[in-house]
Amino acid sequence: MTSAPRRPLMAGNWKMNLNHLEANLLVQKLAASLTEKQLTDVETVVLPPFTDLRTVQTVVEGDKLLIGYGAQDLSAHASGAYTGEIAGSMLAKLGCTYVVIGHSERRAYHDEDDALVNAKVQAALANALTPILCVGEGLDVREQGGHVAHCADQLDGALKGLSAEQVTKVVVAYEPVWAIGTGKTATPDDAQEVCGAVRSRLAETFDQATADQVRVLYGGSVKSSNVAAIMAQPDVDGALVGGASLDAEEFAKICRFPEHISG
Ligand SMILES: O=C(CO)COP(=O)(O)O
Repeated sequence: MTSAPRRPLMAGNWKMNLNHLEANLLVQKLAASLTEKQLTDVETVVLPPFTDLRTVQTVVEGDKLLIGYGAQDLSAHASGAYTGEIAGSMLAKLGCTYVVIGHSERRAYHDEDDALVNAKVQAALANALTPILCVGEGLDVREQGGHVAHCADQLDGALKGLSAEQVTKVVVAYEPVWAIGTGKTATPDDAQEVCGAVRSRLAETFDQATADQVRVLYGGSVKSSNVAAIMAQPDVDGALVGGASLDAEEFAKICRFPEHISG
Protein backbone atom coordinates (compact mmCIF):
# COMPACT_ATOMS: atom_id res chain seq x y z
CA MET A 1 0.00 0.00 0.00
CA THR A 2 1.43 3.39 -0.89
CA SER A 3 0.60 6.25 1.44
CA ALA A 4 -0.91 9.57 0.36
CA PRO A 5 1.62 12.21 -0.70
CA ARG A 6 2.68 14.52 2.09
CA ARG A 7 1.23 18.03 1.73
CA PRO A 8 4.00 20.63 1.76
CA LEU A 9 4.04 22.86 4.82
CA MET A 10 5.57 26.32 5.03
CA ALA A 11 5.66 27.66 8.57
CA GLY A 12 6.82 31.15 9.48
CA ASN A 13 8.41 31.36 12.93
CA TRP A 14 8.30 35.06 13.75
CA LYS A 15 10.30 34.55 16.97
CA MET A 16 10.12 37.66 19.19
CA ASN A 17 9.12 40.04 16.39
CA LEU A 18 5.98 41.97 15.42
CA ASN A 19 3.32 43.30 17.81
CA HIS A 20 -0.36 42.46 17.34
CA LEU A 21 -1.01 45.40 15.01
CA GLU A 22 1.90 44.38 12.79
CA ALA A 23 0.69 40.79 12.95
CA ASN A 24 -2.72 41.81 11.65
CA LEU A 25 -1.16 43.59 8.67
CA LEU A 26 1.26 40.80 7.83
CA VAL A 27 -1.40 38.08 7.86
CA GLN A 28 -3.69 40.13 5.63
CA LYS A 29 -0.88 40.91 3.20
CA LEU A 30 0.20 37.28 3.14
CA ALA A 31 -3.32 36.06 2.38
CA ALA A 32 -3.69 38.67 -0.37
CA SER A 33 -0.44 37.51 -1.98
CA LEU A 34 -1.55 33.89 -2.35
CA THR A 35 -4.40 32.38 -4.34
CA GLU A 36 -6.84 29.89 -2.91
CA LYS A 37 -5.18 27.18 -5.00
CA GLN A 38 -1.73 28.08 -3.69
CA LEU A 39 -3.02 28.01 -0.12
CA THR A 40 -4.63 24.66 -0.76
CA ASP A 41 -1.60 23.11 -2.44
CA VAL A 42 0.87 24.36 0.17
CA GLU A 43 -0.19 24.55 3.78
CA THR A 44 0.75 28.02 5.02
CA VAL A 45 1.17 28.65 8.73
CA VAL A 46 2.33 31.58 10.86
CA LEU A 47 3.80 31.22 14.34
CA PRO A 48 3.59 34.61 16.03
CA PRO A 49 4.38 35.59 19.63
CA PHE A 50 1.67 34.66 22.16
CA THR A 51 0.45 38.24 22.42
CA ASP A 52 -0.48 38.28 18.71
CA LEU A 53 -2.48 35.07 18.66
CA ARG A 54 -5.89 36.51 19.51
CA THR A 55 -5.49 39.11 16.76
CA VAL A 56 -4.40 36.49 14.25
CA GLN A 57 -7.38 34.35 15.22
CA THR A 58 -9.72 37.28 14.64
CA VAL A 59 -8.38 38.08 11.18
CA VAL A 60 -8.15 34.46 10.05
CA GLU A 61 -11.64 33.56 11.25
CA GLY A 62 -13.22 36.90 10.29
CA ASP A 63 -11.89 36.82 6.73
CA LYS A 64 -12.02 33.00 6.45
CA LEU A 65 -8.36 32.90 5.45
CA LEU A 66 -6.81 29.58 4.52
CA ILE A 67 -3.86 30.30 6.80
CA GLY A 68 -3.06 28.26 9.87
CA TYR A 69 -1.39 29.57 12.97
CA GLY A 70 0.20 28.41 16.17
CA ALA A 71 2.55 29.27 18.99
CA GLN A 72 6.30 29.06 19.45
CA ASP A 73 6.20 27.16 22.74
CA LEU A 74 3.80 25.82 25.37
CA SER A 75 3.95 24.65 28.96
CA ALA A 76 4.44 20.99 29.75
CA HIS A 77 1.80 21.45 32.46
CA ALA A 78 -1.97 21.49 31.99
CA SER A 79 -2.74 24.39 34.37
CA GLY A 80 -1.84 25.78 37.76
CA ALA A 81 0.83 27.81 39.55
CA TYR A 82 3.32 28.19 36.70
CA THR A 83 3.83 31.94 36.42
CA GLY A 84 4.50 33.10 32.89
CA GLU A 85 3.58 29.81 31.25
CA ILE A 86 0.92 29.19 28.60
CA ALA A 87 -1.04 25.92 28.53
CA GLY A 88 -1.81 23.91 25.43
CA SER A 89 -5.54 24.16 26.18
CA MET A 90 -5.27 27.97 26.02
CA LEU A 91 -3.64 27.76 22.59
CA ALA A 92 -6.26 25.31 21.34
CA LYS A 93 -9.01 27.66 22.55
CA LEU A 94 -7.47 30.42 20.40
CA GLY A 95 -7.74 28.20 17.33
CA CYS A 96 -4.05 27.33 17.17
CA THR A 97 -3.32 24.13 15.32
CA TYR A 98 0.49 24.09 15.61
CA VAL A 99 3.09 24.66 18.29
CA VAL A 100 6.88 24.77 17.91
CA ILE A 101 8.64 22.58 20.46
CA GLY A 102 12.33 22.26 21.24
CA HIS A 103 13.55 25.11 19.05
CA SER A 104 17.32 25.44 19.42
CA GLU A 105 16.87 28.92 20.87
CA ARG A 106 14.77 27.46 23.68
CA ARG A 107 17.20 24.61 24.17
CA ALA A 108 20.11 27.05 24.34
CA TYR A 109 18.65 30.01 26.25
CA HIS A 110 16.10 28.23 28.44
CA ASP A 111 17.95 24.97 29.06
CA GLU A 112 15.23 22.82 27.55
CA ASP A 113 16.39 19.22 27.49
CA ASP A 114 14.98 16.17 25.73
CA ALA A 115 12.86 15.19 28.75
CA LEU A 116 11.15 18.58 28.82
CA VAL A 117 10.74 18.56 25.05
CA ASN A 118 9.14 15.13 25.35
CA ALA A 119 6.73 16.38 28.02
CA LYS A 120 5.82 19.34 25.81
CA VAL A 121 5.18 17.10 22.80
CA GLN A 122 2.81 15.05 24.97
CA ALA A 123 1.11 18.22 26.22
CA ALA A 124 0.60 19.43 22.65
CA LEU A 125 -0.87 16.13 21.49
CA ALA A 126 -3.17 16.01 24.53
CA ASN A 127 -4.66 19.28 23.27
CA ALA A 128 -4.87 18.24 19.61
CA LEU A 129 -2.07 20.64 18.65
CA THR A 130 0.44 19.51 16.04
CA PRO A 131 3.94 19.77 17.49
CA ILE A 132 6.61 21.14 15.16
CA LEU A 133 9.45 19.35 16.86
CA CYS A 134 12.84 20.92 16.18
CA VAL A 135 16.08 18.97 16.09
CA GLY A 136 19.46 20.12 14.88
CA GLU A 137 23.17 20.13 15.61
CA GLY A 138 25.58 22.91 16.42
CA LEU A 139 28.65 23.66 14.35
CA ASP A 140 31.01 21.66 16.58
CA VAL A 141 28.92 18.51 16.17
CA ARG A 142 28.64 19.05 12.41
CA GLU A 143 32.40 19.53 12.06
CA GLN A 144 32.98 16.25 13.86
CA GLY A 145 30.50 14.47 11.59
CA GLY A 146 28.09 13.69 14.44
CA HIS A 147 25.06 15.50 13.01
CA VAL A 148 22.98 12.47 12.02
CA ALA A 149 23.48 10.69 15.35
CA HIS A 150 22.83 13.91 17.27
CA CYS A 151 19.50 14.53 15.52
CA ALA A 152 18.47 10.88 15.90
CA ASP A 153 19.15 11.12 19.65
CA GLN A 154 17.09 14.30 19.96
CA LEU A 155 14.30 12.62 18.01
CA ASP A 156 14.36 9.52 20.24
CA GLY A 157 14.25 11.68 23.36
CA ALA A 158 11.42 13.85 22.13
CA LEU A 159 9.21 10.96 20.98
CA LYS A 160 9.77 8.67 23.96
CA GLY A 161 6.60 6.87 25.02
CA LEU A 162 4.56 7.93 22.00
CA SER A 163 2.54 5.47 19.96
CA ALA A 164 2.99 5.20 16.19
CA GLU A 165 -0.43 6.77 15.79
CA GLN A 166 0.64 9.78 17.86
CA VAL A 167 3.84 10.12 15.87
CA THR A 168 1.90 10.50 12.63
CA LYS A 169 0.56 13.74 14.13
CA VAL A 170 4.03 15.22 14.70
CA VAL A 171 5.94 17.43 12.27
CA VAL A 172 9.73 17.28 12.61
CA ALA A 173 11.87 20.27 11.66
CA TYR A 174 15.58 19.80 11.02
CA GLU A 175 17.21 23.09 11.89
CA PRO A 176 21.02 23.02 11.99
CA VAL A 177 21.95 25.65 14.57
CA TRP A 178 24.80 26.95 12.40
CA ALA A 179 22.33 27.82 9.62
CA ILE A 180 19.83 29.73 11.77
CA GLY A 181 19.86 33.46 11.15
CA THR A 182 23.34 33.25 9.71
CA GLY A 183 22.53 33.41 6.01
CA LYS A 184 24.48 30.17 5.79
CA THR A 185 21.98 27.66 4.44
CA ALA A 186 22.61 23.95 4.47
CA THR A 187 23.03 22.64 0.95
CA PRO A 188 20.05 20.70 -0.40
CA ASP A 189 22.15 17.55 0.04
CA ASP A 190 22.87 18.41 3.69
CA ALA A 191 19.17 18.98 4.29
CA GLN A 192 18.26 15.72 2.57
CA GLU A 193 20.88 13.75 4.49
CA VAL A 194 19.40 14.60 7.89
CA CYS A 195 15.73 14.77 6.84
CA GLY A 196 16.16 11.33 5.25
CA ALA A 197 17.89 10.05 8.39
CA VAL A 198 15.01 11.37 10.52
CA ARG A 199 12.57 9.40 8.39
CA SER A 200 14.71 6.26 8.57
CA ARG A 201 14.89 6.57 12.33
CA LEU A 202 11.11 6.88 12.52
CA ALA A 203 10.78 3.77 10.36
CA GLU A 204 13.17 1.85 12.66
CA THR A 205 11.52 2.99 15.88
CA PHE A 206 7.92 2.79 14.68
CA ASP A 207 7.26 1.46 11.18
CA GLN A 208 7.65 2.54 7.57
CA ALA A 209 4.01 3.54 7.09
CA THR A 210 4.27 5.87 10.08
CA ALA A 211 7.56 7.32 8.85
CA ASP A 212 6.05 7.90 5.41
CA GLN A 213 3.28 10.02 6.88
CA VAL A 214 5.41 12.33 9.01
CA ARG A 215 6.28 15.65 7.45
CA VAL A 216 9.91 16.66 7.86
CA LEU A 217 10.79 20.32 7.38
CA TYR A 218 14.12 22.04 6.88
CA GLY A 219 14.85 25.33 8.64
CA GLY A 220 17.82 27.68 8.58
CA SER A 221 18.15 30.74 6.34
CA VAL A 222 15.42 29.62 3.94
CA LYS A 223 14.60 32.32 1.38
CA SER A 224 12.66 32.49 -1.87
CA SER A 225 15.97 32.13 -3.72
CA ASN A 226 16.92 28.78 -2.16
CA VAL A 227 13.58 27.17 -1.24
CA ALA A 228 12.98 25.37 -4.54
CA ALA A 229 16.27 23.44 -4.44
CA ILE A 230 15.63 22.40 -0.85
CA MET A 231 12.03 21.38 -1.60
CA ALA A 232 13.20 19.26 -4.52
CA GLN A 233 14.73 16.82 -2.01
CA PRO A 234 12.63 13.68 -1.50
CA ASP A 235 12.52 13.78 2.30
CA VAL A 236 12.01 17.53 2.71
CA ASP A 237 8.31 18.31 3.01
CA GLY A 238 8.46 21.98 3.84
CA ALA A 239 10.34 24.71 5.62
CA LEU A 240 10.41 26.39 9.00
CA VAL A 241 11.27 29.95 8.08
CA GLY A 242 12.52 32.61 10.50
CA GLY A 243 13.67 36.00 9.23
CA ALA A 244 12.20 35.68 5.75
CA SER A 245 8.72 35.06 7.19
CA LEU A 246 8.61 38.61 8.59
CA ASP A 247 8.18 40.02 5.09
CA ALA A 248 4.78 39.08 3.67
CA GLU A 249 5.85 39.18 0.02
CA GLU A 250 9.04 37.18 0.62
CA PHE A 251 7.20 34.56 2.66
CA ALA A 252 4.47 34.38 0.01
CA LYS A 253 7.19 33.75 -2.59
CA ILE A 254 8.52 30.93 -0.44
CA CYS A 255 5.01 29.46 -0.23
CA ARG A 256 4.76 29.71 -4.01
CA PHE A 257 7.83 27.49 -4.41
CA PRO A 258 6.16 25.06 -6.88
CA GLU A 259 6.19 27.94 -9.39
CA HIS A 260 9.96 28.26 -9.05
CA ILE A 261 10.31 24.52 -9.65
CA SER A 262 8.09 24.42 -12.73
CA GLY A 263 9.87 27.55 -13.97
O1 LIG B 1 15.08 29.25 13.42
C1 LIG B 1 14.54 29.30 12.33
C2 LIG B 1 13.11 28.98 12.18
O2 LIG B 1 12.60 28.40 13.33
C3 LIG B 1 15.27 29.71 11.12
O3 LIG B 1 15.53 31.06 11.20
P1 LIG B 1 16.10 31.84 9.91
O4 LIG B 1 15.20 31.49 8.76
O5 LIG B 1 16.03 33.29 10.30
O6 LIG B 1 17.49 31.35 9.70
